[in-house]
Order: sequence, then C-alpha cells, then structure tokens
Amino acid sequence: MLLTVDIGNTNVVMGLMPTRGELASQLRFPTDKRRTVREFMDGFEALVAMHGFDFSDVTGAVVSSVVPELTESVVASVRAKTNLEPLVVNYKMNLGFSIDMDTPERLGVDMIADAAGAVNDYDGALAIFDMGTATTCSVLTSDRTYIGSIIYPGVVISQDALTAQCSQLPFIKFEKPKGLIGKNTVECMYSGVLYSNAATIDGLIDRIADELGEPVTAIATGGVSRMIVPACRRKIVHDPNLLLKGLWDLYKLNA
Ligand SMILES: Nc1ncnc2c1ncn2[C@@H]1O[C@H](COP(=O)(O)OP(=O)(O)O)[C@@H](O)[C@H]1O
Ligand SMILES: CC(C)(COP(=O)(O)O)[C@@H](O)C(=O)NCCC(=O)O
Ligand SMILES: [K+]
Repeated sequence: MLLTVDIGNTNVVMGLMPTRGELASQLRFPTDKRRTVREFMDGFEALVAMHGFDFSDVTGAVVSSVVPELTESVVASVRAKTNLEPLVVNYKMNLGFSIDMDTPERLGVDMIADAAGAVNDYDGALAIFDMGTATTCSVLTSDRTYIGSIIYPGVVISQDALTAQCSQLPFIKFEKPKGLIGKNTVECMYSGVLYSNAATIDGLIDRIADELGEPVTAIATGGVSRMIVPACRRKIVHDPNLLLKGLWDLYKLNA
C-alpha cells in the first residue's frame, strides 16, 4: 500500500492508497507553513490507525508539494514513521510525457502529477483543469508533450478577494444560484462564482482547441471542480482522483 501526501496551498492531504487513485484512509490538514515534523508524524499515526492499518502495510511513499516550506518536514516525518525514503515528485523523473516549457523546474508538481495520471487514461490532446487554490489548465499535445499551462485565481480566493475589496458585498459560502441573473446581492454573487468560472473553462477549451488546431479532451479535477463542471457547456470529464492516479503512476515509473 502506498502512502501519499499532496501538499497544496490550502490543504495537505495524506492518504493510504491500496489501488490506483483510491484512498482507503485520508486526513486533510489546513496548509500552515509553521507545521512541525511532530505534527505530521502524529498525522500519519492517525491516518494509519483510522482504518485499522499498521505501518508495516505501507510499502512505498510518494510526496507532491507546491509549498516548498513544508516539503522537508513532510519527508522527514515519512522517514521517521515508515523507514521509507519517499519519492518526491519532480520534473526530472520518468513522467510518461515530455515537458516543453522555458523553466520546467518551476512547473507545479501538482500539474505534473495530474498530467502523469491523464496520459495513462486519455488519448489525444488534453486540457487538464485543476481547481484548487489557483485554477490551472495544463495543455498536452497528442504526442504526449506538456506544452504549457494557464494559471488564474481559484474559485474561492477570487471570491474572497471580491468580498474583501467591496464594502457592500458580504462574505458568502457558495451555494448553487437559482438562476443566471440574480435578483439580490447574494444570488448575484452565487451566479458570479458559478457562471464566471464555468464560462471561463468553456472559453479556454475553445481557444486551446483553436490554437492547437485539433479537438482537445477536457478533464477537470481539484477540490472545487465538482461544483463548477455541471455548469459548463463543453464536454468535460470530471476526474476527482486524477492527481492521486498520477502519484500512483509516477511511483510505479520511478520507485
Ligand atoms: N469539496 C469541496 N467543496 C467546496 N469547497 C472545497 C472543496 N474542496 C476544497 N474546497 C475549497 O477549495 C479551495 C481549494 O482547496 P483544495 O482543492 O484543497 O486546494 P489546494 O490543492 O490548492 O490545497 C479551498 O478554499 C477549499 O476550502
Ligand atoms: C499554480 C499553483 C500555485 C497551483 O497550486 P494549488 O492551487 O494546487 O495549491 C502551483 O502549481 C504552483 O505553485 N506552480 C508553480 C508555477 C508554475 O506552475 O509555473
Ligand atoms: K490547482
């Protein structure tokens, strides 16, 4: 069974993965750069105990991090608890695709993991939307080359910025709007969250397909994708476990 850790800008997700992409046990911490090795060790303890597993069930470990400040603490805690050297995802390992970017060393490893999972599951050119703290779109051509990405503010942080900057706009916790055209402030904001993000994705898919000169398979993943994808007009495959599948595939290719 694989121990996985995905360190994102909002959440750190620890998991135990017995089969590709499925977590038998998971623990989610808010990302806080002050977290200590001891806290992560306690987290692994809880993760393993939660479903009656034991550390001896863990045969490998893989870490993906877009928060460098936390990577070393997580790696040290994995070592301490499992005696295993975790595979830390990076652009130089065997990926199953090539990267054609100016600075591949800067490419977010969450996007690398998404792409690694996607090239095994989908044919043709790909546009992979990962909706977390930021929304990212990774573009791969049909010859399995990662040619670039698009990065813009994520659904939740863009909403929070709107509320923070506008005196008369209340803080909202997203709910599905009654319709496109709102009749009161909160309904107008619900509509804005949903349809601005959905329309952006639709528009980007069209533009990417135009630029590549071929149709693309669009895939969406990440914490908030579930609420946005249903409002999109383009065909989009919702694949919530894509990054986890990528971690499994990267481990198989590199361990
Ligand atoms: N299932 C969900 N439903 C609603 N909001 C979510 C869900 N999962 C995550 N979020 C919110 O989406 C934002 C991004 O979270 P997450 O997907 O964990 O991002 P990251 O991988 O960047 O840490 C956070 O504000 C989080 O609270
Ligand atoms: C774009 C990101 C901030 C997304 O992070 P997330 O929303 O998953 O926390 C992350 O992938 C990152 O820091 N990337 C480095 C810049 C780049 O990919 O070019
Ligand atoms: K993201």
